[in-house]
Amino acid sequence: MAILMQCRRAALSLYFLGPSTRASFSTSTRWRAPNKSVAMEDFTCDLIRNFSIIAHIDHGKSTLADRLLELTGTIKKKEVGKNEQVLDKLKVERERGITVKAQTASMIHSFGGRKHILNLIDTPGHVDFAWEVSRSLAACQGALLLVDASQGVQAQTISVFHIAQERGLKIIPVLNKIDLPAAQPERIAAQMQSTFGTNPEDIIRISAKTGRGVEDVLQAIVERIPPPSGTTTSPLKAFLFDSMYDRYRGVISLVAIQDGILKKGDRVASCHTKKKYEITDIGILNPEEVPVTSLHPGQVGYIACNMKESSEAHIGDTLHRAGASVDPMPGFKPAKAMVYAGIFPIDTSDFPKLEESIKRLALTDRSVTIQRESSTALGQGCRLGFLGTLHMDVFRQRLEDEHDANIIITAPTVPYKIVYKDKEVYVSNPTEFPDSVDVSSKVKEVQEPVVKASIIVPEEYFGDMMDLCFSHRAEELEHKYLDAGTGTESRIMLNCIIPLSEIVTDFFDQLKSRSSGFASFDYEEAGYKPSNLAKMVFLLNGKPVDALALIVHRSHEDAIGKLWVKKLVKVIPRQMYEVPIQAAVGKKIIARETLSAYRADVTAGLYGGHVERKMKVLERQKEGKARMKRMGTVDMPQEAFFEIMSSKSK
Ligand SMILES: Nc1nc2c(ncn2[C@@H]2O[C@H](COP(=O)(O)OP(=O)(O)OP(=O)(O)O)[C@@H](O)[C@H]2O)c(=O)[nH]1
Repeated sequence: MAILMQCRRAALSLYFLGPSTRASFSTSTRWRAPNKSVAMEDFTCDLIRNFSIIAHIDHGKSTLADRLLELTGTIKKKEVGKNEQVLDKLKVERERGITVKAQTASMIHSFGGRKHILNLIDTPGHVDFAWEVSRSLAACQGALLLVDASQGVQAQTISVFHIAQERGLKIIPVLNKIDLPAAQPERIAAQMQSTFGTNPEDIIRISAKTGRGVEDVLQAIVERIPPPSGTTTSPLKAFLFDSMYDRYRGVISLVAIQDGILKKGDRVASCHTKKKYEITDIGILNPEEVPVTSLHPGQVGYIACNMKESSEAHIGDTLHRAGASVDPMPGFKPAKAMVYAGIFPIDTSDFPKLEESIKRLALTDRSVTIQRESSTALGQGCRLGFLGTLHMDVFRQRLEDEHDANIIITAPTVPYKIVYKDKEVYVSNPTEFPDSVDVSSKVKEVQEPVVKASIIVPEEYFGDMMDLCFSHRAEELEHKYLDAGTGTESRIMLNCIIPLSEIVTDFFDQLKSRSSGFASFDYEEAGYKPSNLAKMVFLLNGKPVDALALIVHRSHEDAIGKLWVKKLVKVIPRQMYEVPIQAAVGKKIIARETLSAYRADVTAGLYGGHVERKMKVLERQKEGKARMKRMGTVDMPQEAFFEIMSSKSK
């Protein structure tokens, strides 16, 4: 169901969604609260709680966040059922109902007669954004583990639970959506007990939609989550866990203060870059910006400090007082691009504008990598690296929404490792992949990235899921029952090692359709494995067309080659001469189709004339065709390319 919902809402015609209207992120969506002031020095560590909500996609994180903001009076109460999702600020997030970029909100709440400050760090739900999840958790001491009472534990519930557990966070289990007729709180509580060892008595049952039970969550946050530790007397240490770009103020960073006090006007330095800055603005997000005079140990807030470039705000960095030196706090692994695609302007003269837009958008999305690329077929463009295909699609939509870009995006590829005798090279662009001649001579081995996948699915779909995995070259399959002994409702968790390239194409769609939407899926990197891969090129009239090259597994080369020449022959317009369309791996032609010529009737005007004359004209026509052929001028309009590229990525 989760995947079904995700796919429906994301309208997963993944790569070619129509452009929608403009929206913007960064500061135009952040606004300053008029006349609010908060005395931060009153909030000592024992009155602070820093927490996150973690869950599988769609289990209700943003809805619960809204209820918490309302209950604490941080935002006005809305009508029940109207889910505005205050923290989902990007247009793409609101449209698709998914959280992409983690947002932070501080709430002030009286408990036991004392005012507490509760810092909620919202996390995204989709597997592609796991990096954002671990980044958010780095600033927390506790997490609400939210599980939908009708769907139960899903693939990502398990992965976020492990991330939180590894970080030593206090986990508060919460069962959401108990208002749904399909809710089975007892059964799901038992499932949480068997999967995570949760004591059923610790589970809070709520409906984030109606607000039922949300008070208990608030109480548990204060009572069960440990306060942060830190002292005002130790040297300043501020952990930088997020940043955004503001057109007027430059980079705005979110920090969690470990020790010491940070004030406006302070001079700080970065452990990572060693650069020095002056704090020009400081405040908390409530959820709007509320300027404060200082931030104290355990507190979370924003700072502006004349950083011009987003790259200066290194996520996981420690800021300290300029001149003093401190041991940096442990950072975390930077995000790594797993899926690459070329982005080209539909109108080639738009490239400078497109490049500028991509760069500006990347300022708010630090996990995207950018490189220039040029293609004879598509002109000048950029090759971008993304965390996954949904991330890629979200970026594309934001380019269209926020920058009015009119683009074409090529089929996604993954980074392959080419092991030469003396070096290793990563290749994500099929045109750079060595020809198979090379593969046999200079190249020792080709490796491809693999992932450890887990699929949770009702037992009745288990066979289909096994077939799906095998047809996508899965290995090391194993499975276990999640609800042992509950008969027909049993669900199975299936784990396997699968090439990343297999899941960036149609895997999600097939998973969804073959399980009637009931399967949930998650994966994590599992390194590289040697693989029998080759570059497949397509030749039009004997000439290779770079933009169409593919990297294929040798076991699939015949099927892919045949499929593609059939597709090409349908979309390429007929020429004045016959055009062979071939798929080749190295020197070997795998498949061939022939596009027949238009036969312009040059003899039509020669009524009854001499046969020899007629033959001569036909001969000349043949010569003309041969010349055209020799020059290799296949007339292929851009639209044909677009059509091919779109079907290539499906
Ligand atoms: N009936 C019912 N629906 C709920 C409840 N909580 C959330 N929903 C609905 O479930 C859907 C998903 O809720 P969200 O809050 O967007 O879920 P999310 O976990 O933030 O989703 P991502 O950010 O994409 O991971 C929305 O349609 C909500 O209205 C609940 O307690 N009861």
